[in-house]
Amino acid sequence: MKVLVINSGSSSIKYQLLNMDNENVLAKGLVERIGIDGSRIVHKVNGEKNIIEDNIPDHEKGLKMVLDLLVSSDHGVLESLEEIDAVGHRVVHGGERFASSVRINKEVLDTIELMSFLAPLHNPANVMGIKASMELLPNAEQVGVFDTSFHQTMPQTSYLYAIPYEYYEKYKVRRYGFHGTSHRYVAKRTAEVLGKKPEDLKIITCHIGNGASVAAVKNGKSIDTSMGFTPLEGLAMGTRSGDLDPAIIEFICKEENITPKEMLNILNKKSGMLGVTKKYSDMRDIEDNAIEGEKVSRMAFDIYEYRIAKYIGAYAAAMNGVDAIVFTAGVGENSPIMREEIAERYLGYLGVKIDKEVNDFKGKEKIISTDDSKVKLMVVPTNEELMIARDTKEIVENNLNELK
Ligand SMILES: Nc1ncnc2c1ncn2[C@@H]1O[C@H](COP(=O)(O)OP(=O)(O)O)[C@@H](O)[C@H]1O
Ligand SMILES: CC(=O)OP(=O)(O)O
Ligand SMILES: [Mg+2]
Repeated sequence: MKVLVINSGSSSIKYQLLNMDNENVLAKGLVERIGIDGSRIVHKVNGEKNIIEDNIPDHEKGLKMVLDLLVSSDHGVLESLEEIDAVGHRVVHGGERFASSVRINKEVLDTIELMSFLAPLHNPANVMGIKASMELLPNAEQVGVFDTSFHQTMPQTSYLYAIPYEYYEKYKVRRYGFHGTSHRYVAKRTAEVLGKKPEDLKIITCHIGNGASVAAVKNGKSIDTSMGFTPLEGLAMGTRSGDLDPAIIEFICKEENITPKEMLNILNKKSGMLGVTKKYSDMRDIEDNAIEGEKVSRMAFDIYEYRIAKYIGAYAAAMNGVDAIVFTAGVGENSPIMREEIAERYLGYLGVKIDKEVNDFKGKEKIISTDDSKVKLMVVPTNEELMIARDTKEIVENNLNELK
């Protein structure tokens, strides 16, 4: 079975075509800068990279170009698009309606569209991707895999905010949590690497990239996570503030004469690392400049790692213990310094000991703690696309509407 995985962002589409008979990746790539100058596709087949620069005004055009590439004579891997049996879509916000992956029909699509007000940066792009794919691949099955699903196991103690209960009853204001597909994959892989059953483990997964969140996974289930009602809460991120005193919003609105909507846009797009440094949102820039001694970058780096350490401490308490702490995503997989500083500065009291020599690598799956460390410290590169493809295959093969 051939499955195309689509992860539509606000200005990008990440894609992977997999042969699910052996989980081989046939082609993968990224459409970036959709709707702005310099739009292009980076398309990879057999490790060979092809860059196609073109005007890509919207997601439909982007997806159409990807499909053309998949059957093209020079970079193609398919004879015909009819070979694609199913398309798996990443959907960021599934609210309380979707506790697992689901076959997409008109009703499901309408519900995802209704959920857009909860994830304005992400859901509208996901909807665009689904619509374009339904139109361009009418014979393929469409499946939605939600960032929120894995966290639907959280108890009320974790997901209720201490605000009037009627806001939950009336408007479903609660913690949802995101990056669930990644936390689920990483926790499952951690148990496999450690040769244990997920039911016997307390794991803290740190998905730290541009968007970033930490999750507490106890006995294979998410029991708490740092993102909340929207992907704005929790860690300090590339451009997102993470936790802050809500009173700041009204204060700044009054002082700067701006609306709450404008303020939220600032908290989502102009805060975090970008806000603190005034210039960089990418941790590579911040890390390089911090190493060279630039004070503001050193401070931003410290804030990013301190917030992660605080959540690790909180979740060790939430689970009354921890067996493994795992790093993943852009920063977690590729920044040995970030991992080393978090371990050395903040995790000693838990009996965590990092092996600095072993830790000196990027992008691999490895245990990075010493043999006598009380808690395993690990790096597990995430693979959201593989999880999406597996769910898609399961739903289509077994003719299910929803995974249980
Ligand atoms: N070598 C590296 N050192 C530090 N940070 C890195 C490195 N490589 C990538 N990153 C960080 O990873 C981030 C992207 O992570 P990713 O998980 O792809 O984020 P997202 O999916 O939220 O866009 C980049 O913004 C960059 O800051
Ligand atoms: C939910 C979320 O923050 O996703 P991303 O990290 O892809 O922005
Ligand atoms: Mg991501």
